[in-house]
Amino acid sequence: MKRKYEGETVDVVIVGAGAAGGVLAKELSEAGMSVVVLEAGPFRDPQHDFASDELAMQSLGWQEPRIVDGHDPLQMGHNNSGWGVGGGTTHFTGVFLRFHESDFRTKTLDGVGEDWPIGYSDLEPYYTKIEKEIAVSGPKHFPWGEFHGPYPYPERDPISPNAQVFARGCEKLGIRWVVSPLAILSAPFEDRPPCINRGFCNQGCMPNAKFSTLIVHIPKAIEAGAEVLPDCRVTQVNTDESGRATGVTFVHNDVTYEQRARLVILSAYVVETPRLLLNSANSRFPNGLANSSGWVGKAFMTHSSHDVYARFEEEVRLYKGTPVLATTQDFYGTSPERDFARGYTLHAHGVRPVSFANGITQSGKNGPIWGTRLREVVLDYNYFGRVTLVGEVLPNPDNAITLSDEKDAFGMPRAKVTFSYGENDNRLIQHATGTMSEILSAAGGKPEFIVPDTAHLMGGCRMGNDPETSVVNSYGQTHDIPNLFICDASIFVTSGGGNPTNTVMALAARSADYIKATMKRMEL
Ligand SMILES: Cc1cc2nc3c(=O)[nH]c(=O)nc-3n(C[C@H](O)[C@H](O)[C@H](O)COP(=O)(O)OP(=O)(O)OC[C@H]3O[C@@H](n4cnc5c(N)ncnc54)[C@H](O)[C@@H]3O)c2cc1C
Repeated sequence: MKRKYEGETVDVVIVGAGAAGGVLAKELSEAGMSVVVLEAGPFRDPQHDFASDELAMQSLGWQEPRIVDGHDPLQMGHNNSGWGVGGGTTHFTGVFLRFHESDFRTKTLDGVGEDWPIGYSDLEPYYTKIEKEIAVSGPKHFPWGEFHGPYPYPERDPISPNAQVFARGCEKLGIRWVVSPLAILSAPFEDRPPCINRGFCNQGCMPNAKFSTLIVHIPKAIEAGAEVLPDCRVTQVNTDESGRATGVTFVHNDVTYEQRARLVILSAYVVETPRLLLNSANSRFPNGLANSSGWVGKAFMTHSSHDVYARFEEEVRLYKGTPVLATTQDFYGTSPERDFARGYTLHAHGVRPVSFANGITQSGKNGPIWGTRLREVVLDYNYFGRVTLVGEVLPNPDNAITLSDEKDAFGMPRAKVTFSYGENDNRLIQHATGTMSEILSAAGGKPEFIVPDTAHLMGGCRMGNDPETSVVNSYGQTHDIPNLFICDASIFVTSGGGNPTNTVMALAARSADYIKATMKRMEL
């Protein structure tokens, strides 16, 4: 393999070219640092490698087996982890929300979860920067949280039939709704066209109307001199006798290489980052790197993401247009009128036929729906409308990423992902699915199916001020190894009640500023 920095010690090596890795690569290389990005998956060309094909594009997700466990084992794969340059942003839905101030202080405000060591105001300039950088489209006025708009680009228009159904139901019930803020263009930007409503956002956007770091941040990083190496699986973070990180070991086409670096940043997402840290244990760090607290892998979270389907007299055609185009946060955060802490976001959420059928099979109260009954339902696909939940799940240290006894092709122990909902999480789901059914009924539909599902992963290497109960500080710098950083969704402390990627990227931009300001002081 041809390598620009073969045998050299670079300033920074970044593991994972996803949402966070892309931002860091751009920011640090534009600041003049020598940067190498190692990405396990391929470097795709949207026009050649994306297809309007639900099944084929499952390959955009991380498909290697993980062992799942717990009372509510997670379904891994396309639905929660990216694989390839761009990471999860190549096939994410593009909903682009900010967290609210209350998300950072759940313990103080509600007596649940844990407070973050930072607040909304620390991230505010970075949210603004990222939203401008990718021209987020959104409503003129966003009613919830601290940011009320305007967004850099106008809201998407027209909205899909399913979003119209959602709007109608919300209005009948007095629930506020808006056109969703999206990382999808509503007008031309840089060399990218506006969205033409093909609706294949989760299969990779061929025309480049939807943002991903594959098409926005990574090309800018390469232009600034970064080396991005695809198909390179990092298997180990290396340290020296003084306990500092020296670089990483990686495998490309069955050959093992080393990349030395002054600073190592892990941006490999919620399962693979803890897995790498645990797999890098050595005699100096027998419990894994950055794990003196024992918190590596612990308290990872997902969002509860149940779908409610209702049948309508008229056609809705859930495949039409961008999947999410209408949203409410009227149930965000804690309300004294409800029997659970924290809250949720609801989206009108389109779906393509294969996912529709797959979901419906799992929705039966008396076991899976199959055979003739499934066939009847699928024949009526065009008549269904759908609302999807993004529900806050409270952190629980028993929900953990650990190493299993099974090994993968690289000789690394496979990750074991143990997850169970808590009492509060289940109450929230109960309330939310009730609200979703009411919205669909008010719109004239007959709710027929509730499909249990989850979305997004967060936590597992949480940030905090106390090295005994957290893995990194608020900049992602590990408490134990000053030149080892973690910058991805794994540093979340709580999950919030909305989609997380704006926060992932804002945190990465904040870490990049810190690294730029302190690299010299860190004597790296
Ligand atoms: C179907 C789907 C829909 C989504 N929709 C939304 C949405 O609408 N809004 C929203 O806010 N969020 C959404 N998300 C979540 C979003 O994708 C994630 O929050 C985000 O991508 C996380 O960023 P990250 O940088 O932490 O990790 P990723 O973007 O997942 O990047 C991690 C990268 O690291 C690489 N990697 C892992 N291990 C190694 C290794 N050992 N060596 C080298 N490379 C490695 C992976 O291949 C991957 O490319 C969605 C996710 C999915 C899957």
